[in-house]
Amino acid sequence: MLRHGLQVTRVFCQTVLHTVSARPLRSAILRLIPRTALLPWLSSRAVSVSEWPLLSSPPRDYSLPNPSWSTEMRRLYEYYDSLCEKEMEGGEKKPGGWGRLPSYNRTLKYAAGGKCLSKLLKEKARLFTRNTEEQGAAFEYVVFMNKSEKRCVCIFQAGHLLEGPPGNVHGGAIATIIDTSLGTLAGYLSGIVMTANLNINYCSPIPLGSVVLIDSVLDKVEGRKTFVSCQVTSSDGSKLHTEATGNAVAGLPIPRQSQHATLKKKMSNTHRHLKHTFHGRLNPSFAYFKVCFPC
Ligand SMILES: CCCCCCCC(=O)SCCNC(=O)CCNC(=O)[C@H](O)C(C)(C)COP(=O)(O)OP(=O)(O)OC[C@H]1O[C@@H](n2cnc3c(N)ncnc32)[C@H](O)[C@@H]1OP(=O)(O)O
Repeated sequence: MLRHGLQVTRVFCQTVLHTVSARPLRSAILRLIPRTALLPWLSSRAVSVSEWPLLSSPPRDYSLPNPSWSTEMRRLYEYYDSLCEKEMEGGEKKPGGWGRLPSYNRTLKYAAGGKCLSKLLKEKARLFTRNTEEQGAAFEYVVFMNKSEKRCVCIFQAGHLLEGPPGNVHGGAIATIIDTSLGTLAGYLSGIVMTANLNINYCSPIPLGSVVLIDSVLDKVEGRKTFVSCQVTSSDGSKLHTEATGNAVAGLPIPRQSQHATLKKKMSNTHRHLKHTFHGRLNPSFAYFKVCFPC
């Protein structure tokens, strides 16, 4: 019993000192210890409550530059980043029209699609395009959204795990990044969407390791349907690699009246959750862009 107690104390101290990197262990401990129980400890060290995330490892924003990014990828990132709306001194906003969308590897706790998944599966579920920690191995990308132009640009660097024909990117991987870009745009504009239809013309192969631009625009909205299209070009825009059109249907298949109320409650809980936690652990997919990233 005493040994167990000492172990718990040791692990707890390690957690507070941020030396434990295993998130499941930390979250298990944090579930055991009520937050309020730690407040005196925090205040005695002049740590404000706003610094609470100190107890949990910061989430990784996969859309930020990392050492695997090529010079071209960084150049394009910096170009679009310079067009983004930024807070200037005095609280004024530098107008730009663009905003970078952060990207995390976990989906929302309340995503309706997850309701039939086991708890274990939910814990382990990872966004397909962000499911490797090895930087530069698969999908390296960042999406910049332009709300007023109803357009987004995805800068994509294809890693060595995406090979299809020798030396070139697999068609399925191209379809994935296109679906991500079009789905992101449609979701940003229309709320929760599911891709219903995707047509792709592969015009020229994309060399592995190269950087391409996926420029997506809104074509039209018809009721629940959001029609979007994109062109995948070389980073200087001179070569067309792929073009695609897509139709995303907004909303989930219409819920029955009773399910509707539950869904609404879950959604508002999610919004509250996003406001009161640092939202990094949640994947900003679908309608939640608007809550997380008012860019
Ligand atoms: C950050 C990461 C972003 C990632 C984005 C990733 C996006 C994805 O990959 S989504 C996953 C792949 N997609 C799917 O699994 C979707 C599977 N399909 C479905 O769930 C349903 O068919 C769904 C939701 C699309 C439509 O179902 P439902 O809500 O019942 O709509 P339904 O009433 O049949 O049709 C609505 C409208 O869409 C049209 N529609 C439905 N399916 C299609 C289709 N396949 N092609 C064209 N139009 C269609 C219908 O004709 C109808 O049009 P209208 O209103 O003019 O009559």
